[in-house]
Amino acid sequence: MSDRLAVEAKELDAGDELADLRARFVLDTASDRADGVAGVYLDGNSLGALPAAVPGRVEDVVRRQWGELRIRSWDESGWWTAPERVGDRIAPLVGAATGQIVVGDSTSVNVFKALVGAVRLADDAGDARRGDRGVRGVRGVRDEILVDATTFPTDGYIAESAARLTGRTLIPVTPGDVPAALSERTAAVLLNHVDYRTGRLHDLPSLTAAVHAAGAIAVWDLCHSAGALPVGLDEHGVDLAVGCTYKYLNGGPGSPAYLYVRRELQDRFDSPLPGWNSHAEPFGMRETYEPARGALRGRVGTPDILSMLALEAALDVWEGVSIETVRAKSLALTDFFLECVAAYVPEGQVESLTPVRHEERGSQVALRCDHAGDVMRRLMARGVVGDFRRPDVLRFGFTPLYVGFADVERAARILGEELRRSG
Ligand SMILES: Cc1ncc(COP(=O)(O)O)c(C=O)c1O
Ligand SMILES: Nc1c(O)cccc1C(=O)C[C@H](N)C(=O)O
Repeated sequence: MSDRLAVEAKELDAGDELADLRARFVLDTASDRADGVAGVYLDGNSLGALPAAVPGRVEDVVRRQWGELRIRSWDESGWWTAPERVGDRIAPLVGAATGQIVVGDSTSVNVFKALVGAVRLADDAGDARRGDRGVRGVRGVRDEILVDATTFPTDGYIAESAARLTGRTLIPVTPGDVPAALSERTAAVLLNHVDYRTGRLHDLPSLTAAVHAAGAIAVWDLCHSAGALPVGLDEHGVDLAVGCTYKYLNGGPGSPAYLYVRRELQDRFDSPLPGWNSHAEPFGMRETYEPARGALRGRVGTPDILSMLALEAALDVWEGVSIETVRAKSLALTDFFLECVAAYVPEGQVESLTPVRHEERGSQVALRCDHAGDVMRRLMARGVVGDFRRPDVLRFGFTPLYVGFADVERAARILGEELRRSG
């Protein structure tokens, strides 16, 4: 072990203003493990840890709100308005003013709503530009959708279907090549803020500006950035955005995703899934659909209340926490991890796929490594939990709310030991 790095980790932990937040989570301690060494959880970029307040809240929701109040809870316990209320709790974390985010459904479903909605907005704008003389639905104007070619697969699958349904051609493009691929034919662009595999952070402000300069609609997937770094949705004029809540927002397995529709676009947002929950008068039981105003236009059917209220409780951990401080710690953690890996791992055994430049780095480090699946199994057996992405990537996610610098040093040291053993 390098004493220098272990000492440095101690000093960094002592100066960490977020260190106390770890107590807001349920995590392994040394006594939970047979080897007497506390585990290191570096998989919050897949499933965030459990906030300590969640079990009690869920118990109350189940026993009292459901068990005793039953149907009255839709009003008395605020169930009916939860999608917008919880959306407003997420809003400051992604730089959105209130009233623009609705929570519900999976990320995949929200990608569908956002992308088809984006193409319809582009159609609409085209009609307006032609003074409404254009024939709606005639192709040849904005007939292309660009999608991140390196995307997490679900976004690509949904984009392909959205393109087929709207009669557009889907063009996969790596994010850096988007400006060159944009044209007057582009209707909408779907991009990931942080790449799920490499941890690369894409330049949301400049890419959004380029999409707008081409007259197209920008849709961002924030799964791997929300809760880890500032997003600035309003500031950068993002049109639509989606994200999951089970990674850096710690909402729990299958917690509902969210949809952001910029305020100026809400009246024109035409959801492809216009369920009764987004009706202007849901209990009017009308034969014809009339969309509600505002963010709740993105709702579909009955919200998944148990998961949503678990998420609401999970968001309490953000009380008094600034996303800028989280970002600063995230970069310090990933810098320190890369430094420890360089010191502990024999030369040439791993190659970082994660950019070195802070402006291009999310909150994870991805290391290419031979036999990565086997290596990750051995790390997990020693209490270091990251994940393996085929064919050869070790992923380590750093959640600043509960990961410390000593964790980082230990994870890198154990990785070095295991690779030395196999190398
Ligand atoms: C970028 C990205 N989009 C979407 C998803 C998943 O979507 P869903 O919540 O529908 O499973 C993930 C991870 O699961 C992801 O990393
Ligand atoms: N959503 C997941 C799931 O239901 C099971 C296992 C993993 C996930 C994930 O979130 C994977 C994650 N999006 C990734 O970046 O790989």
